Amino acid sequence: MKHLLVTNDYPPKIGGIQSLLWEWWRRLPADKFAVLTSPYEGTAEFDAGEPYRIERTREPVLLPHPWMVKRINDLADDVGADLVVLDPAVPLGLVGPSLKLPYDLVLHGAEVTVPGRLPGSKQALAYTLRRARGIIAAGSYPAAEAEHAAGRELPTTIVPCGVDPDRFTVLSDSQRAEAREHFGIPNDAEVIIGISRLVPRKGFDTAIRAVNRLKHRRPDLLLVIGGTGRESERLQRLADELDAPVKFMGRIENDDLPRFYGCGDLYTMLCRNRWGGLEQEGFGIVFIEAASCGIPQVAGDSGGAAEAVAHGETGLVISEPENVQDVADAYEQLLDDDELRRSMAIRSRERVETDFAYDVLAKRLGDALGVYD
Ligand SMILES: Nc1nc2c(ncn2[C@@H]2O[C@H](COP(=O)(O)OP(=O)(O)O[C@H]3O[C@H](CO)[C@@H](O)[C@H](O)[C@@H]3O)[C@@H](O)[C@H]2O)c(=O)[nH]1
Repeated sequence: MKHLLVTNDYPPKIGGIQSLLWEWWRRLPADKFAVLTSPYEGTAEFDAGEPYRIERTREPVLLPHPWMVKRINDLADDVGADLVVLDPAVPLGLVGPSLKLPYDLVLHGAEVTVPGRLPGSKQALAYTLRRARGIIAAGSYPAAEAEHAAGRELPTTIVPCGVDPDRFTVLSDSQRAEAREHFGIPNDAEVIIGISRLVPRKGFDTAIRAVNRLKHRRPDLLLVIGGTGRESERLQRLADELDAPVKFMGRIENDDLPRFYGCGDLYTMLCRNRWGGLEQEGFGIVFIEAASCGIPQVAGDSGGAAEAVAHGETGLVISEPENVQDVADAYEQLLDDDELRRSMAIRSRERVETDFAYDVLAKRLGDALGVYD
C-alpha cells in the first residue's frame, strides 16, 4: 500500500514532532509514500536531500479548508496513494472525513487532550477519530486520550517516540572529559543536564530552585541547560537572582547533541501539567535520548513521561514535579549512589535497544500503514 503523509510539522523546521516524523518516515521504503507539508526556510536544500517526494504548500500553515481537501485528493491521485495519513488530528485532521481515500491520524498528545476536553471541538474531534481507518499514537497517553475523546475503542497502533542508538551512544571516560572541555564544563563537577524547548511546561524553574537548594552541600554541583524558548530570559533571571549553580548553553548544534547529553551524571526535565491538565507532556523524546547515552533521568510526572522513564529502573519520576524538595531529594539520591546510577545507565541503554530504537519502531509504523503489503 502507498500513502500520502500530510503534516504541518516536517523538517527542516525544528521541534519534537518534526524530528519524530522524519525519523519514522525516512526509514520507510521511499517509493511507498509522499509528503505534503508547509514551507520553511531551507526547504529546497532539505527536500533535495530526501529520497522520497516532498511537496510544499504556498501558504505557511495547512488548515482544514475545502481547497485543502482538493489539494490532498489531487496529490493523492497523482502519487497513486491508497491512504492519506494526517498529522495533527486537529485542526488539519478534520479534513479526513471529506477526503476520497481512507485516512489515518497521527496523535502526539496536546492536540487531542485540549480539543477532547472542550465542548464543541470535542464533537468534531470525536467524529474525525471515529471515521479514521487507523490511529498511530506516539505513546499510550495520546492513545488513551483519543479513546476518551471518541467515547469508544479505536483501531490504534502505538509507536512511541524513539532514538537512533548508533547516534546517541554512551561516552567513555576520556570522551566525556573531552566533551566537558568542549562545552566549558569542569571535569570534576557533578553535572545535571537539561535540554529541551524552554517553555513553562518543561519545569526548568524547579530544576534551578532544586540545585540552588543543594549548592552549599554540593559545591561541585552544576545544572547545564541547553535549548531556547520563550522562558529563556525568565530562567536566566531566576538563576541570577538566586545565584544558583546553572550554566545556560543556548541552542545546541545538532551534531553536538549526543555528547552534550554525555556530559551529564543525570538528565532532568521536570515536565508538569498546566491549565488543569489541558497541557501535558506528550511523551518526552529527550528522556529516551538521555537513556540512549546511558544517562539516568529525573522526570516530572506529566502525560507520557512516566512511560518514557521507567521509575526506579532507568531514573526517577517525581509525582509532584513542582515540589522543589522532592526534586532536590531525587537528585541527591542518584548523585550519592554511583552503583544505582551505573545500573540505571545499563538498563536505560538495554531498554532503548529493545523498545525505542527507530529501526524497530519504523517497522511497526510500516506494518500499520501497510507499506510492506
Ligand atoms: N539540536 C538541538 N535539538 C534540540 C534543542 N532543544 C531541543 N531539541 C530537540 O528537540 C526534540 C524535542 O524536544 P522537546 O522540547 O523535549 O519536545 P517538544 O518539542 O515539546 O515535543 C513534543 O512532541 C514530542 C514528539 O511526539 C514528544 O516527545 C514531546 O513530549 C512533546 O510532546 C528532542 O529531540 C531534543 O533533543 C537544541 O537546542 N538543539
